[in-house]
Amino acid sequence: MLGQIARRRLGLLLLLHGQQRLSNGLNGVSFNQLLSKETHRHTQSSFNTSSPISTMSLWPFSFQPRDFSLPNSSWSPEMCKAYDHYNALCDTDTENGEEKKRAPWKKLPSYNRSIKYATGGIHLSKLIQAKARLFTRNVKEQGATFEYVVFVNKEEKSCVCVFQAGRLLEGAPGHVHGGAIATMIDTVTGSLAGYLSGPIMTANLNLDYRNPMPLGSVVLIHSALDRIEGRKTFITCKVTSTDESKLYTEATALFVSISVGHLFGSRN
Ligand SMILES: CCCCCCCCCCCC(=O)SCCNC(=O)CCNC(=O)[C@H](O)C(C)(C)COP(=O)(O)OP(=O)(O)OC[C@H]1O[C@@H](n2cnc3c(N)ncnc32)[C@H](O)[C@@H]1OP(=O)(O)O
Repeated sequence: MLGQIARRRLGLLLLLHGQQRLSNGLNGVSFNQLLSKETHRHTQSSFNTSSPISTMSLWPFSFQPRDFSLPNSSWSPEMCKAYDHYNALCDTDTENGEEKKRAPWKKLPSYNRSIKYATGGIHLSKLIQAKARLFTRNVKEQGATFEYVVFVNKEEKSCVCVFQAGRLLEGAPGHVHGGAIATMIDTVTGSLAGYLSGPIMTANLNLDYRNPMPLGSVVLIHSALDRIEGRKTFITCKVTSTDESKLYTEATALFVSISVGHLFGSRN
């Protein structure tokens, strides 16, 4: 079975690269435009060609995955403002004299299943944990837990996540649970490491909580590549208020590149 899987070249690398590919067609669109499109999309069939995601020409399956990092009605004005700010920086082709210039920013889409939407991944999904869902996307009620969107800067090898912490993430009364913050840091630094290095797993995560984060806060999670040494990708991270005046958490993370077989108990 493993041999079959390997031959089919299924893997998380494709997953993450697939995420990049799918992020086309969403850039330069404001929050209100997107919310309007998103609302419209949910009133249509899953084959609706007016969806922003329908611009994916290379998508091999007939169904469309839902991107959970698009604006929804639970997003606060602060969340919408931060989203619009970074979305406006994304890589629409802009005229620059006679040349077209690509911006370095790209929005990563976010699905609630990690393997299913990889190229060919539907087969993997049937083989393992058909009911599995990505931890940060497994609560249906919008705004209750993790609302977030990740923007990658390809040139700077960094990313920014806009994160709104919902009411079900309480730890200390009125404040966000440290585990929820760690989850988001793992997710964001892991997304960047995967974007840069392909299939990875978290080997080490160090956190310093500097200030309590009020429940309902909108924060920025800034991550940047520190260095790559062989299979090891080192990422730094800071969580701040949206105006960056307040520091909530600092972190460093180490990700180790893996083969797909690693997820099936094989080290090769
Ligand atoms: C996706 C959906 C989309 C959405 C995006 C969502 C992204 C979410 C990302 C979340 C990812 C996770 O949470 S993953 C879940 C949590 N992580 C895990 O469960 C990982 C469990 N650990 C392992 O499987 C393994 O220990 C590995 C893969 C980390 C490493 O094992 P290995 O492949 O055998 O490699 P190994 O030889 O041990 O180590 C390779 C090099 O790394 C170093 N190294 C290894 N571990 C450590 C460590 N803890 N601290 C320091 N250094 C370490 C070694 O010294 C060595 O350095 P040198 O000698 O070469 O110098």
